[in-house]
This record gives sequence, structure tokens and C-alpha cells, in this order.
Amino acid sequence: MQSYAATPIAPFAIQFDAAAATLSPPGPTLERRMSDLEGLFADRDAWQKAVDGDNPVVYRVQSSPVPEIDRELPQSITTIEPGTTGGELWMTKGHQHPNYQGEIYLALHGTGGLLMFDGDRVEWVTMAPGTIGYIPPGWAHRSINIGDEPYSMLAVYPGGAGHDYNWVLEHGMGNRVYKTPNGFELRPYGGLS
Ligand SMILES: O=P(O)(O)OC[C@H]1O[C@](O)(CO)[C@@H](O)[C@@H]1O
Repeated sequence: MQSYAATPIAPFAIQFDAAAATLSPPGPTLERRMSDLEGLFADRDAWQKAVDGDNPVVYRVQSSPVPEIDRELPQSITTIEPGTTGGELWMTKGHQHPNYQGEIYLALHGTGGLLMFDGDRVEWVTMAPGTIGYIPPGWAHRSINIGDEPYSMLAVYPGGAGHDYNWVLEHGMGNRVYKTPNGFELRPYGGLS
């Protein structure tokens, strides 16, 4: 019989409602407001102004009850609101998996992008409903709403992958994503203003 450091949870069914962008039974949820994205938008003054204003919710994450522990396979649905800060499109914080593990995203609603950076190379996947974006081990990843409506996507990832946010603060994400009259464009990361 296999032994485990943590006993796996029992099998169960999860109802995935793509239209409502929900998982049931629900697990933990989190809400990231503008103040939670400190040091991530290039235009710090624009970021501060938004924080001092109504400090809007930039994105929400709803998880299933599958725990974030080694060998389990949790899922979550992230919904990013449309918006810009200093011209930069609203996005997730972005993170690296400390022990380098893969992940998949399935786009559900709206239009988004999956920006990946391995410290050297940058990759971009445009995400429309039905697109699966594959994140290989070793690539930091960030989602961006490039449309005018909320962008939702399902993530499935190894429970032991972890979230290293400092990696992104130290290394950046290779590119930034800005709104343009015709849509969006990727620009070199640069520093903060
Ligand atoms: O962890 P971040 O970078 O804030 O982004 C949130 C998203 O990333 C995940 O951690 C999955 O990688 C989800 O919880 C959610 O999809």
C-alpha cells in the first residue's frame, strides 16, 4: 500500500458551471484589490491614485475544496475585471512555482492573455473561450484581461506547486501589456516610474 505524507482526500464530484464561472461545492475564495498589486504596475502614481480612490477589485479567485497540498490537484476560477492603470491592462499578480511544476488554464469568458516568463524568454498566449493555455514548469505566469468585459479562466495545478510572488517582483515578467486604440500591445518590462 502506498504511504503518503498527507492522507489524500476522498473522491468526490465537482460541478463546473462554465456559464456562471463557478465550482461547487465551493472552496476558498479570494479578492485582490488594487492595493494588493503594489509594485506591479509601471505607473506607480496611477496605481496610488486608484488605491486612494475606490481601491477597486481587480480580480477574484474561487477555488474548489481540493487542498493545495502535494499530490492533490486543485482547481480555481479567476475572474479579472476590465480596466487599465496608467494604460496597463488589469492583470493578476503573477507568480512562479517555487519547485517548478506545470499548470493549465482554460478560458471561459471574455478575452485574456497568458503571459509567461522564464527569466529569459517571454511567451504570450491569447485566451478566448475554449483555449487551453499550457504553462510548463519554470515559467512564471500572469493573466491579463485584454477585453472590455470580465475575463474568466479555470486553472488546474499541482497542489504542491506553491506561489512565489517575490520572483515576479525581482525578475519582472519580461513584457507589460497595454491597451491601445486597436486592442493591446506588449512592451518591454522596464522599471517603475
Ligand atoms: O496567484 P495570482 O498570481 O494572484 O493569480 C491568481 C491565479 O493563479 C492561481 O494561483 C493559479 O495559478 C489561481 O489561484 C488563480 O488562477
